[in-house]
Amino acid sequence: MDVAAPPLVELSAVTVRYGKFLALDGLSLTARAGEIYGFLGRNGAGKTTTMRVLMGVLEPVAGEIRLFGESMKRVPVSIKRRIGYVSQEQNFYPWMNAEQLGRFVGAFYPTWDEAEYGRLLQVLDIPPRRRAAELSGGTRTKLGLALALAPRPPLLLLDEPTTGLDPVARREFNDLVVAMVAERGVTAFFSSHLVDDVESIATRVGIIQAGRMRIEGKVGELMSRVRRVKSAPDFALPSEFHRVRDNVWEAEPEVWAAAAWSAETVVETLPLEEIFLAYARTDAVLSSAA
Ligand SMILES: Nc1ncnc2c1ncn2[C@@H]1O[C@H](COP(=O)(O)OP(=O)(O)OP(=O)(O)O)[C@@H](O)[C@H]1O
Repeated sequence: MDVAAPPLVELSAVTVRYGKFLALDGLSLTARAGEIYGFLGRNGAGKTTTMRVLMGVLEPVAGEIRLFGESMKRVPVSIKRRIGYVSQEQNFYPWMNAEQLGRFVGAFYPTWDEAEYGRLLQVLDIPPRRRAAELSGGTRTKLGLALALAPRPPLLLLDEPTTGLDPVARREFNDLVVAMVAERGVTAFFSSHLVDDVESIATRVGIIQAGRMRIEGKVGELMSRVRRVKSAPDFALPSEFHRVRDNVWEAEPEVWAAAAWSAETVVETLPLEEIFLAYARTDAVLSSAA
């Protein structure tokens, strides 16, 4: 991934409330052009709320949204037209089949590509003449992806799309997203709590917990910043290290490299799953250790 690629999706200190409940608490994130950004968080962390902000359904009470380099308070329809969105649940008119849905949805998009839609139905193995009500949940999700991609959007927002898919459909779905990014330079921003999915296709990852970004970077960067330190029970590290929880600590790679460890101390790198668990658990210790 070219580090110089321009940011396409940027949130700075975005705050969203549902009544008194703080759903996004000063959330910041950056996804650059051409990235597959894996937005990881457990149930209730704020992933769908973030998607709603990016789709203009919600206006934050504070913070800044920048999409395609433009700053906005709330995402307007003109920008939404440049976004392909697949939500957790597909709400199609149940009596329409995929062909009819294509004509219906296509009418809203000047950039709709009918030939591409036909190709996507084939690639994703979606029957064109079966009513949406008769399709399985997984096929409906794949249909949602075909409808989202046919207008050839530069940005794809996928809200936990693969949760209900079987392993084959999940692979088809993920492969298509990867192909769209590689072949067309699409940027994909997808939320998930499935660490495997994120690890296998994301070029960068952000972990959200309780409406805040806890850590963001390439998977390899996260692994070089977050490690487990096994030592005496009362062991504490200097202030350049930040305790994530228990014996999991975060620091810049240079800080890890420069540290001198006692003979009984064991420092381990962690798989993404463990890094996610360390940040995502609500009782995480988030202050730096003295
Ligand atoms: N309309 C609403 N009114 C009040 N609270 C809400 C509303 N929608 C979401 N919430 C709360 O906001 C928090 C974030 O919800 P959100 O749906 O964004 O989480 P999520 O990360 O997408 O979770 P999941 O993985 O379960 O879909 C949750 O605590 C949720 O209960």
